[in-house]
Amino acid sequence: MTKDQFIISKDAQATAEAFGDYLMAEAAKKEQFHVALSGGSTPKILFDYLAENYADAAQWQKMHFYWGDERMVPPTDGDSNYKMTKDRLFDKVPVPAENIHRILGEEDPADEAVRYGSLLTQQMNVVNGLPVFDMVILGMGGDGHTASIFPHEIELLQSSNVCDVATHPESGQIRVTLSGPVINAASEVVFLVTGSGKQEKIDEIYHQKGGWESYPASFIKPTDGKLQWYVDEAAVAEVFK
Ligand SMILES: O=C(O)[C@H](O)[C@@H](O)[C@H](O)[C@H](O)COP(=O)(O)O
Repeated sequence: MTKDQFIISKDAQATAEAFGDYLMAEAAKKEQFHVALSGGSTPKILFDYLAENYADAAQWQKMHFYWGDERMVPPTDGDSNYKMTKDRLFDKVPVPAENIHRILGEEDPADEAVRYGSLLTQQMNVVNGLPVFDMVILGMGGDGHTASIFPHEIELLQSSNVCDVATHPESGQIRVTLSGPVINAASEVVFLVTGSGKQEKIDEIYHQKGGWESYPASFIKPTDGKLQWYVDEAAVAEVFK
């Protein structure tokens, strides 16, 4: 990893705007654009920016939306990554319903992991048995997890599946997640990470020190694709000193 892979903005809003503009510019270049979204709280500011500033963009017609992971709860549940995205973005921009491919949180997790994996291989190009996303957007948890690949299940980085069932280490909440190989097969992976709470982990990952080898985010290295980190100054305060 090198410093030029980091796009650093002054705060979370500026980071969301910089990445939002990049995302829409990349989508404009393709006939179809297959993108996996992250969940949690960080993307909310991105979705608000896109809804406000790209409401009538032509790109929505050709963007296909997936998730890097989902909490296995109904789509109406406050924990649902799909619900968060629908509320903040899809209810405000003209994405065709058929372009939204949610993980069915209300279904049996093991069955859904298989179904979703099969859907992905039908929807996009497949190389060495892996669906190739145009872009996978990831967050990073305070423990160095990404998507729903947590430190205690770090073996999912080498899974032979397209999607796996995962378990949140504290809450025990069941998740479905893209596997490590699928993430690393993407044409581009972008981490969207802001706030001083993530700084220590980014520092350890970048400098390969401390507990970096136990952080799943350390091992996101696209095989042939591009990797960028869209961060704010607080998230990298001590990293490049
Ligand atoms: O379903 C999820 O929770 C996410 O996909 C998860 O991987 C998230 O990106 C990180 O936990 C960071 O979450 P925050 O953005 O809330 O810090």
